[in-house]
Amino acid sequence: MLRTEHLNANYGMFQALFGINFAIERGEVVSLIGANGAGKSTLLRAIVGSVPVAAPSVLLDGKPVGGSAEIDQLSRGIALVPEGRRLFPSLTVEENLLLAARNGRRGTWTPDRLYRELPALQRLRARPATALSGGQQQLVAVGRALVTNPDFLLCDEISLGLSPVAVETVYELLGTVIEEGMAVVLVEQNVRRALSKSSRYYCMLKGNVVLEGISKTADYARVSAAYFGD
Ligand SMILES: Nc1ncnc2c1ncn2[C@@H]1O[C@H](COP(=O)(O)OP(=O)(O)OP(=O)(O)O)[C@@H](O)[C@H]1O
Repeated sequence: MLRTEHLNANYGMFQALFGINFAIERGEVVSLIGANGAGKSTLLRAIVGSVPVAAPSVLLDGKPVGGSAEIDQLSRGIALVPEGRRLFPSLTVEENLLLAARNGRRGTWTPDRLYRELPALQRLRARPATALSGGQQQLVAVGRALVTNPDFLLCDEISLGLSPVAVETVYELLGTVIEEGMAVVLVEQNVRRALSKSSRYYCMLKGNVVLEGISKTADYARVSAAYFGD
C-alpha cells in the first residue's frame, strides 16, 4: 500500500497541503478530483519527491519513502505522468522511452511492447517528441512512465486539452494497464470520467481532502458541493 500520513507541503512560505491522509492499495484505481489549485498536482509531486516533505509522511508498505528524489521513487515502483507531459523536447520518442526504461525497473512494459500496443507510436519513434500532436505526446508521456514498470502509476490530468478520440486512446491504454494489476491514481478534471474509471475517490479543496468515498455510489450533489466548497 502507498499512503500519506498527515502530509503537509509548502512552496516557500505558502502552504499548499494540510495534513493529507491518502491511500491506495496495490491494483486499486483511485481518482483525485478538485478545482484548479486544490492541491492535486502537489500531492502527486510530494509522493514522487519533487516537492519536499517530511520523510515519515509518505509510506510504501509501511516504510517511509518521503523526501527521496523522483528517480529513487522509480526504483521503488512509483511513477508520475506529470501535468503538461514534460517530454524531453530535444529527444525523439524512442529516446524519451529508452531513457525512462534505463532509470526504471525491468518488467513486462518495454518500448517494444508499447509499440505493439500502439502501432501509431511505432511509426513516430524517430520523431522529436515535441513534433507530435498533443494526444500522441500524451501517449509517450504515459508510455515513459509505464516502461519504468511501476506498481503505482500517478496520472496528472492526462486527458486535459486532448481531442475525444485521443482521450479514448489514452484511456484504452490505461485500461490494459489496470487489467494487468497496476495501481493507478487519476487526477481528472472531468468528475464523471474520474468516478467511472475508479473504485474510490478523494475530493480536495484548498489543500485539504474534504470528501472521500466509493466512486460507484458517489452522490454527485455532495461531490459537487465538496468540489466547489459550497
Ligand atoms: N511551484 C509552485 N510555487 C508556488 N506555488 C505553487 C506552485 N505550484 C503550485 N502552487 C500553488 O499550490 C496550490 C496547489 O496547486 P496544485 O497545482 O497542486 O493544484 P491542482 O489541484 O493540481 O490544480 P490544477 O488543476 O490547476 O493543476 C495552488 O494555490 C498553486 O497556486
